[in-house]
Amino acid sequence: MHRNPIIIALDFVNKAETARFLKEMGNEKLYVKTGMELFYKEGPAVIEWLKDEGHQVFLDLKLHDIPNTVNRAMKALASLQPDMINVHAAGGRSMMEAAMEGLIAGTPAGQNRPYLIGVTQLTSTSQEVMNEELLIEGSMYKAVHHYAENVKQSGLDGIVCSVWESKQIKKAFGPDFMTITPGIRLAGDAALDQSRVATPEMARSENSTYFVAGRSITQKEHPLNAYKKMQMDWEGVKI
Ligand SMILES: O=C(O)c1cc(=O)[nH]c(=O)n1[C@@H]1O[C@H](COP(=O)(O)O)[C@@H](O)[C@H]1O
Repeated sequence: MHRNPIIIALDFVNKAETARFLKEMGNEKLYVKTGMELFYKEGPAVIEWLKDEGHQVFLDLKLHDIPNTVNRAMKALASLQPDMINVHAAGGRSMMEAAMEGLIAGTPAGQNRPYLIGVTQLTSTSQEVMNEELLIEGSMYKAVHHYAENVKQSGLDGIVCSVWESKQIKKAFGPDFMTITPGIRLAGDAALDQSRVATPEMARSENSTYFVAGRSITQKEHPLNAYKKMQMDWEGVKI
């Protein structure tokens, strides 16, 4: 299987740092993620630039507000034509439905609507923190499943969760319901602020649709090598 499952998190301070990184990645056409750090600094032009360079773009702003605000924000963001965009599922079903309506309304005629994904429990959240600090009872899987149910009922395309919930989610909601799994590390790399981490190989065996990798690639001296290692690990090639 040779589809590209890797979304690279471009968590850089500005466009110049991002351009430097992309140059080191050679001429690879990538699936990249623009999060709050880069988008808030550089604005919508950064999406246009990345798309012009031939990359696919996941715009990760994790919208979470009242339905009307999210609807109108989504409408504005849809005009940038990212390939994927997300909201926090914790905003509830009305908010997610409003997000989808905004996305559809804002997508230029004749263009594909971006995939809309609901974030369930952040991969930095441990079960202990979820239970004791956030006061969400039960297992991590139970919470992710419950949020996923709301996401699916709201007509979204899938969820962000960790690798460790992915297989069961696919079993419960069907193979077309996307699981996007951050918290990916090459064996031996530090988890840093993430709690629910896994390797690319585990992401594949747990049926992640896409996995998100940031620092395990971007902070390496040779990021292209790390990216290729991740691809090989996912394909089961022993490295
Ligand atoms: O929506 C996301 O992309 C996301 C959700 C989540 O639960 N956990 C998570 O880490 N992310 C993002 O995925 C990336 C992970 O980065 P690294 O920990 O450096 O690999 C960051 O850009 C996060 O914003």
